[in-house]
Amino acid sequence: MSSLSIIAPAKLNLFLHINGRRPDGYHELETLFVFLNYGDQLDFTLRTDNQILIECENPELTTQDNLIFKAARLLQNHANITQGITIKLTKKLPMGGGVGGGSSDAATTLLALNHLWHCDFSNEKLAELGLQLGADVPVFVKGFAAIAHGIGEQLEAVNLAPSWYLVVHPNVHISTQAIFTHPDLPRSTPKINGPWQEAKLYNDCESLVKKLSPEVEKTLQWLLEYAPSRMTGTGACCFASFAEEADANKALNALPAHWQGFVAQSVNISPAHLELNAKLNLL
Ligand SMILES: C[C@](O)(CO)[C@H](O)COP(=O)(O)OP(=O)(O)OC[C@H]1O[C@@H](n2ccc(N)nc2=O)[C@H](O)[C@@H]1O
Ligand SMILES: Nc1ncnc2c1ncn2[C@@H]1O[C@H](COP(=O)(O)OP(=O)(O)OP(=O)(O)O)[C@@H](O)[C@H]1O
Repeated sequence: MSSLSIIAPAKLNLFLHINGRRPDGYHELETLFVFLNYGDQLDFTLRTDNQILIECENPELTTQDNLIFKAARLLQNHANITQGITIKLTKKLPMGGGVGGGSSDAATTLLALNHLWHCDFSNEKLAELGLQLGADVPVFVKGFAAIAHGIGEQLEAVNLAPSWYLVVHPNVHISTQAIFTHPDLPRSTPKINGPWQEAKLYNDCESLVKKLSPEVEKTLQWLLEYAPSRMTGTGACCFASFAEEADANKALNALPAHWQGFVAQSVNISPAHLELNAKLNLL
């Protein structure tokens, strides 16, 4: 196999509780991750030299700062690989939107290159490597919907009924680091005691982000007219959940022109894993 095309799906944090702060600044949290069947597209082509090249319409994403580059370099060094790779990125996910685009791109890169370069590492090992790139990378590498503990890397699988989501990106960028370092962020939500389905669920970042960004507040107010809604991650994207695809699309069609949105279904298994398995079984 010399090439492979795989999706890098979005995630939503259906709730996000912050339980404390570690001495290194990272936060202890409890969050429910689910995947969406919508995401970036990554096309991998093997190279005979050892270069790692990224092609993308957005020149900002072709540099060595891209998590895709960092993931490929990490694996190449870790497994002493002499081959290189050209990766074409078709960016569909809003950047800095809380849907995990960069982390998902990194995870899909680790999963695809593990096969193309014949590294044969377990997903456990890839997740451990991925954690060096970001707290959200392990869940995309493991590929199952989960409640995360720790800084987001300890994963307990869950099985959720599928739902349709309208995800809206107000055209504002929220820095994850700015939220996690803000003095007003609530950091002392108690750990859930008992079944999570019976707990009061919310996103601890939401009220702070709404205060800092009135556009996020307006987005949530708008979505709440249609369905139960919440912010994902540290924002800025907000989502509303619908039982029927048609209702989600009806709301999307009414979306004010200055915001962007998409409709997608939630899934328990990452579409990246489903695509990879389907392609490998074909060969
Ligand atoms: C907010 C979430 O998206 C929820 O899924 C993640 O926890 C963030 O994951 P991520 O973007 O992969 O995070 P990283 O790239 O590792 O870190 C970005 C910034 O968020 C802070 N951060 C991240 C995760 C965490 N549990 N506590 C933190 O305080 C880090 O200190 C850093 O300043
Ligand atoms: N492949 C990538 N795609 C998008 N952003 C990237 C990528 N690699 C690095 N970045 C940088 O990471 C920043 C955050 O991007 P990302 O889209 O992952 O945020 P996010 O959706 O808020 O993620 P999370 O939910 O994990 O916090 C971007 O502003 C960009 O500078």
